[in-house]
Amino acid sequence: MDEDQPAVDPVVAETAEDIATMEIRGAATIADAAADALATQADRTDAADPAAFRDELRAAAKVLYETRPTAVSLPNALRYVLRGMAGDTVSELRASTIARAEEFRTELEQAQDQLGKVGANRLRDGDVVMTHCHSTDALSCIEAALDAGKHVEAIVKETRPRKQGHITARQLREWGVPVTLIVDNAARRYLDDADHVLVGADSIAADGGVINKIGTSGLAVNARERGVPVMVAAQTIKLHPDTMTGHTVAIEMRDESEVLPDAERADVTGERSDDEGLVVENPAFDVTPPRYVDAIVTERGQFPPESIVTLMRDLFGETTGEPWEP
Ligand SMILES: O=P(O)(O)OC[C@H]1O[C@H](OP(=O)(O)O)[C@H](O)[C@@H]1O
Repeated sequence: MDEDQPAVDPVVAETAEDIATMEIRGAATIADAAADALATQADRTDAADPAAFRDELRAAAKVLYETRPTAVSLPNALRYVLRGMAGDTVSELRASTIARAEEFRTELEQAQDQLGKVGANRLRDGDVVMTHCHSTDALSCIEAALDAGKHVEAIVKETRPRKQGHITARQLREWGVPVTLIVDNAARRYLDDADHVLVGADSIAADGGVINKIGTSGLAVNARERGVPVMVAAQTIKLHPDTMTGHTVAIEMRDESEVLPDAERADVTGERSDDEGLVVENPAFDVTPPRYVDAIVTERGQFPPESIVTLMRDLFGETTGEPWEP
């Protein structure tokens, strides 16, 4: 952070650290935590005047923004809250910012419930769903199908390197859904048993491309080859406004130790522990082209990927700047 930036509340710094280390993860959960952190900053501020308050909130937004680059729900959340800052006094600004953050968090929850109902309509009684990673939006679709009395089974991909498939499997088992847990490499074999591929998204581009956990694109290509429809569950907060003006979505590269932990390094390097010829890469996300996606399910209904841009224009207008720009 710039040296002339105001200090941020320790809770904001802690939230940022938890997002960066993935203690807090998942695009919607990150957005929720970021909005809550801004509310805390507003609540605890000792800013002397409105200008100082605004500077503090913008500084807090920057600290949160700089944690992970791919999930657009984070800047979209920050922008939403900061645009609600209104008032001529610090106490008015505080109240409006806290209220705006609460509104955001309520709407986020409602959008996920609504999206779940839309997605559940695509699932028939007895369907088998293959999942990748852990997505609360995707799980909302399954939960709504269960609530509607449908029997659903799941094939859950482990999702290396962090194995978030385990979180999905645990949640599904808590709901009583029969789960078959598989390694990622087994996905194509098990697609023959699946009626749907159901994944979430970290960002959706204006051309309908879906940015989601690494491995999603390969899964989608295999699903197309096998004739299994691919459904992406993504609240509109996952729509990436900058892609309307030609920007691409940054793909986060995470630490190589997630792929090759230090304790296992010698298995690969042998005696040469400083082998510079060994490169380990760990991209967290990939882009699934729209032609491999059958439907993007949002709280505003389902869309073929090619038409998502019309929804983006409705929601965002033509363009947007950084979250802290007016
Ligand atoms: O918002 P929800 O649907 O919960 O999650 C959306 C996506 O966020 C996750 O990213 P990460 O695990 O934070 O890297 C996964 O890629 C998941 O599909």
